[in-house]
Amino acid sequence: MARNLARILGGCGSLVPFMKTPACPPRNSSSIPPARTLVQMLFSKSRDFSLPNSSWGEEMMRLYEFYNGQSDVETEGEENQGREWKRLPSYNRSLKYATGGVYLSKIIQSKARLFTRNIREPGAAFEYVLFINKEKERCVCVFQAGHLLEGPPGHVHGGAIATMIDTVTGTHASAISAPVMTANLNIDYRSPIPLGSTVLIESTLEKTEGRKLYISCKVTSTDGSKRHTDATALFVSISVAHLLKG
Ligand SMILES: CCCCCCCCCCCCCCCC(=O)SCCNC(=O)CCNC(=O)[C@H](O)C(C)(C)COP(=O)(O)OP(=O)(O)OC[C@H]1O[C@@H](n2cnc3c(N)ncnc32)[C@H](O)[C@@H]1OP(=O)(O)O
Repeated sequence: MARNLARILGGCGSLVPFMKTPACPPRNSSSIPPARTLVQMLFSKSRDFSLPNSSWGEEMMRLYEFYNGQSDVETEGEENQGREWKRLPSYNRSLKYATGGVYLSKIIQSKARLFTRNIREPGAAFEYVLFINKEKERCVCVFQAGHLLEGPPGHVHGGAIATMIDTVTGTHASAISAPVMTANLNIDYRSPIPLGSTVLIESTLEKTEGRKLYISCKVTSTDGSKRHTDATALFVSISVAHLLKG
């Protein structure tokens, strides 16, 4: 497949107009990478930010392994292994989601990055992994809050908590009915979250009504003994044209 694509690109095939270049630029044009470079760009692996890194603490790792152990592993030809959960991969550019993780956004070299995945230092801000259950009624997120998320001294900023709630409920809604946008988000902050701690963020689909998805969410300590936050969110399914309107 890669060889075929190289041949197509080498011959100014279907992807070239997409790059806003003239229909068939000269071979030495500097505005377009050589075919081999393009093939490398297209088939190189995108970073999946939901996989463990060296900043993940013991509790984050323990919970990741717990849910991952109950999750289907995506292998070619064997999608459903009957386990309860599925880990949702996480990239730093929206277009990677739109293409299933491959690789449109490498061609459109946009500077836009997903808000929660744009800090380079591992562990400094949002470290998280999301799992969704088979029926797509529930999501669970294991979230480790880094030192750049401080609000009140030693505790996580309320805006950072809201960001994570929007991310979890929004990813949940997207998995059911992409694309969606948040129309309404209500949050009750019940007890502060210590900076550096790992918490669970769980979302539940309450109901759908036409284009509307109602999702509830709670943030708790990992043993469930402390309720940090409660939230409800409304997502509305949109057309891609809605995003282009601005
Ligand atoms: C496989 C896995 C994939 C994973 C993939 C992951 C992707 C990577 C993950 C990142 C996850 C981040 C998730 C962030 C998500 C954002 O942060 S989105 C950004 C913040 N939100 C916005 O900017 C939205 C701004 N608002 C709007 O654009 C528009 O108002 C909306 C929300 C799209 C609705 O507009 P509309 O499409 O014209 O719809 P409209 O007719 O006004 O309303 C539709 C219905 O919703 C109701 N409604 C609308 N707004 C409201 C409201 N505020 N309150 C109550 N009802 C409302 C209306 O009354 C109406 O009800 P019905 O009459 O149908 O009963």
